[in-house]
Amino acid sequence: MAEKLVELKQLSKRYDNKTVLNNVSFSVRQGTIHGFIGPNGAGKSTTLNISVRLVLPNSGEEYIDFKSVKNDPRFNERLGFIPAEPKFPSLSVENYLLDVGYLRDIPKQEVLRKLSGSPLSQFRYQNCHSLSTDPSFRQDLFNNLKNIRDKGGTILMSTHILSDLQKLADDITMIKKGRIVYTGAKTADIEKTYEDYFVEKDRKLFDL
Ligand SMILES: Nc1ncnc2c1ncn2[C@@H]1O[C@H](COP(=O)(O)OP(=O)(O)OP(=O)(O)O)[C@@H](O)[C@H]1O
Repeated sequence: MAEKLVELKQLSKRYDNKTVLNNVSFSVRQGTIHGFIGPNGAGKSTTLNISVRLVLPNSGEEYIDFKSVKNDPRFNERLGFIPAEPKFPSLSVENYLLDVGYLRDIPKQEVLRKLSGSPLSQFRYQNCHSLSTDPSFRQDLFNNLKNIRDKGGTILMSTHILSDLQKLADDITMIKKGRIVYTGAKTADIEKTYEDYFVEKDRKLFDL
């Protein structure tokens, strides 16, 4: 069993009087794809934003490699973060990567060299918004995630789509109304676990 690389411990977040995360705890093992799933408004983005410190929690801690990120200002040098909605939708993929490279002091030629050798190069002139909805990009993205995992990288992936996680994930965490309801291996009966928490079984279709 791989070591836990990222550990989120008892994260809570409130906006005004509304608690949106309630003691959220789970860990992500090194060299795995970890799926994070739950319905709209469950708290996935808030958790991921806290994990990269774009949002600060009211309480709780994050550890990377057993080190608290609060005490490690350089913790994000080993992280990449892809938000669900592109932050600069009208930029081309190439220009977006050049801008991000600039912020990280990566020379332009180095960015272009890496881009031309990557499967992303076929999308380089598309804008980020069209890319996020392109089905062939989606398949390429999934293949890339698997490659990254197979080379020892670690991925925490938030989604609403269980079938994507059934194909990709090693472990799964489920969140409902700001609380973790399941965290652990992607077992053979994971669909049933998901349905138990998220599908309203007694809703009557014709009960008008
Ligand atoms: N800045 C904010 N101010 C007030 N409420 C917020 C803020 N950000 C998020 N929320 C609320 O926190 C709750 C969790 O939102 P969050 O975006 O984390 O859920 P989510 O699971 O990512 O949803 P989705 O799948 O729709 O993106 C929601 O009720 C949302 O309205």
